[in-house]
Amino acid sequence: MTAPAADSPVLRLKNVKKRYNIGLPSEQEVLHGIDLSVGPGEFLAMVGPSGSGKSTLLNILGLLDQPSDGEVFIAGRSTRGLSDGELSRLRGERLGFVFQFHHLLTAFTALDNIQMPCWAAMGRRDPDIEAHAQALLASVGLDDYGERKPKALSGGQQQRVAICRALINRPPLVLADEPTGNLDTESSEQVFDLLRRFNREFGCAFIIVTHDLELAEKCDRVIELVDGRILDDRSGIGVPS
Ligand SMILES: Nc1ncnc2c1ncn2[C@@H]1O[C@H](COP(=O)(O)OP(=O)(O)OP(=O)(O)O)[C@@H](O)[C@H]1O
Repeated sequence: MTAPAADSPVLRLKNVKKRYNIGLPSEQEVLHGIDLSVGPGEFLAMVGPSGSGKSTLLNILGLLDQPSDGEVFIAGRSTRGLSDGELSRLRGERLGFVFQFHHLLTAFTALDNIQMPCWAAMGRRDPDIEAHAQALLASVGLDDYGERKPKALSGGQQQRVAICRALINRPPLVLADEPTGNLDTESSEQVFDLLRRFNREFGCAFIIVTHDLELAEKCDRVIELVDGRILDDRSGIGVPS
């Protein structure tokens, strides 16, 4: 795999279109030529009404789905034509994921869940990784919770563990799909502050899909998707002065 250029955007989309075949005589196009570039360390919110194409776009950004047309570049490298194995390796190396429903594995402890992306990459447990996972847990205020299984944690605590899991490999880009959508106001603010803190401490870029406009405005950049097109791309109030 070629090394990324230092000044490349972490992600670039060139004229990305997505069509679904839903049994109609013609396919339905739901993304109509999206151009987007996200630089290192950007903290970006994606908003838009239900059905505007946010999840479809996020799946393409996360290399979980392919565009019907156009191209996705990760760290300056085109992903077109990559095999499933190459896509999976690129995802593991360069992307972190946080979902609305944390998707922690219920049979494993919090500490094990955090280390899982590393086990997948290395094929084994590693004491250094365990120490790193423990340090991450401590940094989110959960140092005594490592041996608990997800069911013995609150929703906000589970989401904090899921964020540690997304960050364990220090990916240059984290994709967060409604990370606060399932939480009460206080836990929601804690989780958002955590994403912002990791953005500043580790310098990883974030794309946060959210329906919460107040939260979106606290990001540095807000992208508004309407009917499969970027209608607006503006600075939020969180933009550093
Ligand atoms: N697998 C699929 N097959 C066919 N159509 C789909 C599929 N997934 C999404 N769509 C359609 O694509 C459009 C965009 O859907 P998408 O889920 O991306 O929107 P969204 O902005 O994420 O919505 P929400 O905020 O409600 O999650 C919708 O019209 C939806 O019906």
